[in-house]
Amino acid sequence: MSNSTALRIPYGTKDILPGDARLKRELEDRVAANFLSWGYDEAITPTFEYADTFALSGAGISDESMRFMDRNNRTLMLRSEMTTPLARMVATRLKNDKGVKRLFYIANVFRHEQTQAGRQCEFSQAGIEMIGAEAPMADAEVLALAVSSLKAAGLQDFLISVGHSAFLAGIMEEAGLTEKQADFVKTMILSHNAVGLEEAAVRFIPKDLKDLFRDLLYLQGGRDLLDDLEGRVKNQKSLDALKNLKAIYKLAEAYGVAQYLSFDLSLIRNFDYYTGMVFEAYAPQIGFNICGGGRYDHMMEAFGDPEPATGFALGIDRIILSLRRDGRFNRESKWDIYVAWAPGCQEKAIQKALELRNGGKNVKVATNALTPEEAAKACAENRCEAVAYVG
Ligand SMILES: N[C@@H](Cc1c[nH]c[nH+]1)C(=O)O
Repeated sequence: MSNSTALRIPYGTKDILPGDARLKRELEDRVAANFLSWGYDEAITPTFEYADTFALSGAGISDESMRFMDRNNRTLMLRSEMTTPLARMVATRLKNDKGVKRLFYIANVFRHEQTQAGRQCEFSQAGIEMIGAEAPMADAEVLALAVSSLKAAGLQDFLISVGHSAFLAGIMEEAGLTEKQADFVKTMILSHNAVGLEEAAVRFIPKDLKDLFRDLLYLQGGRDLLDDLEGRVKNQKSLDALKNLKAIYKLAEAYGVAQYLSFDLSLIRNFDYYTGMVFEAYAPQIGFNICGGGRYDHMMEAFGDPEPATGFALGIDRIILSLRRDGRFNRESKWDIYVAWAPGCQEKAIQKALELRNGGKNVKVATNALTPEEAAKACAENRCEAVAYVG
């Protein structure tokens, strides 16, 4: 019995108990209503796809991927994120829709992770993808929608770091780095390893770029940072990236969300598919990002239907954890009315409950006859506000 798994749940999964599940649904409903009000339409894709689909999109197959075989020995994969399935769906099923596609999803995704609070192997994402638009107007909309969705989810206190994949790519090219050297630099950035970056600067970065690479962990700041950096790079790719960010920022100001934004030009997201602006949102209660996204202009092409695209996903479980740590996610479920009945009155009780529900009340009905005293006790046990006694 002791090593039986029958009463356990798999590593990295969790039960969401009554009460919490209700709050989670309310939160997701608010986020979904907000997506709808910005013109986004819901799409639902399979929980698993062929692993090839994730290899092709740039999301990647790695040790984190949860894979298994179908009966024909083809490798399937539990979706590790939702951008890939949506891009696959648009490229294959919405090919003839030449307009800008605005889609949203609320879905569970799966990754093998070292678990801790805020990091599980199965978690819920609410996100949007905008496919078919490349202008700064699209990226600004995505940023503004991220802000308004975080607010709709109930968060007030959060910040968004904005970077640009092409800025980093440009300076790596300008420095003439091999793929291996570029990977080394990226790993050092991701692990916040200043010593490693110093080593790179000494070993293989050209003289005029050494200081910029040494500073890679500290390229954070407000709008001024973009002007400063313009003076520090020469390659067109990075300059264009900075120009792009300035244009996006200007529109973010028009949206009234600029106060949530700061720049971090060394921001690297954990997917290879990003090509332009990238961003992550942080809340003070939790050490992981609660939202992430960016532009991915090559994924649709990989699926045979070239189109620019941008989007983001909110980490619902992390948002809930932030709210909980703030003491704002701890309500017990309650119902309005407990219908109790005296012996022989069950039909009348059923009638009463139906009427009350038609009138908009949440109602529980007793399953056996009760005295009025027993009814008061049962009402409390059932977390109902009031008794309707049918006698
Ligand atoms: N799929 C990304 C978020 C994203 C949506 N669109 C672009 N990026 C993630 O899981 O973090």
